[in-house]
Amino acid sequence: MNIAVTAHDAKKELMVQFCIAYCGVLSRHNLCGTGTTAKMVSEATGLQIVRFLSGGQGGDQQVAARIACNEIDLLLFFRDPLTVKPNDIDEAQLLRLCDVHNIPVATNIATAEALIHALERGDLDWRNIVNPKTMGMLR
Ligand SMILES: O=C(CO)COP(=O)(O)O
Repeated sequence: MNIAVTAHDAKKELMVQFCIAYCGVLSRHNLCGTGTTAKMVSEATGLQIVRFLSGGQGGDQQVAARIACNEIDLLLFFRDPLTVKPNDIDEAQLLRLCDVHNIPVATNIATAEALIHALERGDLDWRNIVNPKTMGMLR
């Protein structure tokens, strides 16, 4: 599966801790993420992550473009709901596209935990049917 990770600044450390905790599961999948989040996660875990631009520089849109092509199977996007960000519109688009393509998305750690266990159990295997094509960069 192709998993994308991104997090607001206030939630980046939480994302790092989450990825450390589930490093074993994540290592069996293809990971990509926005610049700073991907860098922090890969440095802390040693996981290989395709690193896009920083979110504000267009990284959100790079992830969104892959979601638009139905090439992402799971999005982990830890949001800080208490701060207004300059790229809020890009982020709303990211979430909208997940709904367009029925892509499982977690915007907080509680949902992320549920989804990662679902991933392990095979509950998300249906994604291999709706997204059978390999993505050059990620698979
Ligand atoms: O902008 C982001 C979330 O929308 C995250 O981008 P970075 O991971 O580059 O900080």
